[in-house]
This record gives sequence, structure tokens and C-alpha cells, in this order.
Amino acid sequence: MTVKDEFEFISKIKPKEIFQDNLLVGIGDDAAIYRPAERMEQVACLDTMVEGIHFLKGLSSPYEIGYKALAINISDIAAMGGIPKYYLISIAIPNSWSEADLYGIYDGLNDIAAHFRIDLIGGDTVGTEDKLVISVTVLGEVEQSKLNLRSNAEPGDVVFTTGFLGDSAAGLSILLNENDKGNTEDETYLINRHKLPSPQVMTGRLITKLDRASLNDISDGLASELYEIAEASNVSIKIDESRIPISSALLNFKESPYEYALYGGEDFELVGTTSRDSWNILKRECEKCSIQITQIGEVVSGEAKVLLTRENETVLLEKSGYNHFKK
Ligand SMILES: Nc1ncnc2c1ncn2[C@@H]1O[C@H](COP(=O)(O)OP(=O)(O)O)[C@@H](O)[C@H]1O
Ligand SMILES: Cc1ncc(C[n+]2csc(CCOP(=O)(O)OP(=O)(O)O)c2C)c(N)n1
Ligand SMILES: [Mg+2]
Ligand SMILES: [Mg+2]
Ligand SMILES: [Mg+2]
Repeated sequence: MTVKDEFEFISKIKPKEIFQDNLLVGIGDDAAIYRPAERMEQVACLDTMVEGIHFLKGLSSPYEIGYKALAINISDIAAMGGIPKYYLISIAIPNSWSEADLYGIYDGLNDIAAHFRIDLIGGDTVGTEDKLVISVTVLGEVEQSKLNLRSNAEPGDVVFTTGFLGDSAAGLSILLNENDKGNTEDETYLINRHKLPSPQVMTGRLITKLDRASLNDISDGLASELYEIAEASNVSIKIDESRIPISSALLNFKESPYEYALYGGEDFELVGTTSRDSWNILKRECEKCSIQITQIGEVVSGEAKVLLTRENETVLLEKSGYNHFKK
């Protein structure tokens, strides 16, 4: 690794500002200690990004890699309706990465951490011979008995999603396939949707206030996330393709954008279900906060499956999406 001194490196990446009052011991001892808030459940998640699998060094800057590594984890906390509070980083660094690259990664981490007011409380730094690997753990809190589980869907529910879907996959396709990348405003928008996701914490918090909701963040693609909800809840989900929210940039990029929206992944938007009454409340609350949220279908009783209506024809949606071991 190109870091000259592990201890100097750690002292340089130690945050200058602490956001959470309940942090008792941060970076600098054997482990961090924080005091959990009363009447809240603790929520924890970990996702890893691997060079060559989740990003390519030539196509994403260190800043973007750091930013996304934390964003995708905050997104999992959002999918539990939680408030992200603390994070830990494990980073394995090969020789081909310079010290400046590493500080770039931490600049990206710091920016999104400051936005959500979450504190870096620890981690681990090791050298490796091959590719850079960055693992992030995020810890957060959510109100007791208000858990937005994948198993919470019930027949009669409205199926909804936030934001636009498919943009990230289109951005990746531009990055991988086009010689002149990001020449137009649309291309720049799509590439940024891929590199700098916006975890939907505020929407997750609004959903936590509802009586009951099932919720997932979209990392592997809409189809895959819907199947997870259908299987965990043992219900059928019916969606209408024409209701899937597609950005004008994606429409301009691709005549048939739905493949990206259904199977592309890495949107880091939320998809979920809730009762019709709660949906009306949620829609109003989102409108007040200028959050885009769209009904795309409904839950019906029946075996665990996902049905797609396309031009008046209803078909079984292919259970496909990103899978690390099926290429
Ligand atoms: N290697 C592992 N060891 C233990 N638990 C794991 C491992 N990989 C995934 N999990 C757990 O399996 C569940 C599903 O993981 P994953 O599909 O990666 O979720 P997500 O798509 O929301 O990031 C989560 O509860 C996660 O913590
Ligand atoms: C170079 C490159 N190739 C392909 C992809 C696409 N890709 C990689 S991982 C992934 C799915 C999400 O990652 P995963 O590790 O499965 O996240 P999780 O579901 O655990 O949140 C996708 C769509 C990419 N981002 N970069
Ligand atoms: Mg995961
Ligand atoms: Mg998830
Ligand atoms: Mg995830």
C-alpha cells in the first residue's frame, strides 16, 4: 500500500467534527462506544464495494467511490425507515492506489456523512495485493414496533416507488460503452445518478410513521426487490409497466427504458407497499416535502410472484436482476 504510515493515515482521516451527542468514544481506542437512544431499536447494515465489480478506477474518481460506498449503506438504513447515526470503514488498499487517492475516498465519505450528520467511529486499514475493497457498516435507530419489513405486504396494498428508475443502469452503460461520455446534459445526469446515489432517508422516515408498510431499497433492480417482498410476505404483486417512473433523460437515451428500470439496479430508491389509507397519507406528506413517489401497482392474494401488465397483457415478471454469482 502507498500509505507511508498506518497511524499517521488514521490520524489524518479522523473526523474534525462530531455530529452525534451520544458518541462516547470514537476513533482512537480499541472500539467505539455510543449510547443507544431510549425507546429506539438499533439498526445495522454492511455493504461492500469491490474494484472491478462495483466500480472501475478509470471511470469513477476516488471521491465518487467513497461517496457511493457510504450512500448505498445509508440506503439500507432508509429501507428500514431508520435514522443513520454512525459508520465504520474497512478498506483494503493495493499499491496501485496513491495516498492522494485515499484522501479523495475520504473526502467523498465525509461529504455525504456531513449531509446526513453521521459520524465515522472506527474501521480498519490493510494492504492487499490486488483490487481495492471498501466495506462500510452503518448503525442507526428506528422507533420500536415500527419496522418496515419485507414481510409486511398484505393483499389490497398499494405498491409504490420513489424517484425515477433505470437512470443508474443507463449511466453505467454510458460509462462502459460510449467513447464521448457525459457530453450532453442528459448523459451527465444519468452518469451522476450512477455515481452519486441519493439515499431516501427522509422518505423512509415518513413511511415509518404509517401504521404498516413493507419496504426495500433498490440495489439489484426493481424486479428483484419486488420478488423479495412477494416471497417474504407470501403475496402476489401486480405492477403496471407504464406507471414505472422514467426520467426524460432516460427516455431520450433509450427507446425501451423498462429493461433498465426492471433489471438494471443501483437506483437506491425505495420500493414498498402500504394500505390504501396509508398510501393517501404518504402521498400527501411526500407532496409537502417535494418528494417524488409513484403508485406502480397493487398487492393481491395468491402465491409469491410478480406480475407485469404491459400493453393490456399481464405476464409473469422474469425473476432477474444483479446477482454476484450468476453472470
Ligand atoms: N456474508 C454474509 N454473512 C452474514 N449475513 C449476510 C452476508 N451477506 C448478506 N448477509 C445478510 O443477508 C441479508 C440480505 O443481504 P443483501 O441481499 O446484501 O441485502 P441488500 O440487498 O439489502 O444489501 C441481509 O440481512 C444481510 O445482512
Ligand atoms: C464496473 C461495474 N460493473 C457493473 C456494475 C453493476 N453492479 C455492480 S453490483 C450491482 C448490484 C448492487 O450491488 P450489491 O453488492 O448486490 O448490493 P446489495 O444488493 O448487497 O445492496 C450492480 C447493478 C457496476 N456498478 N460497476
Ligand atoms: Mg447487501
Ligand atoms: Mg437493501
Ligand atoms: Mg444494500
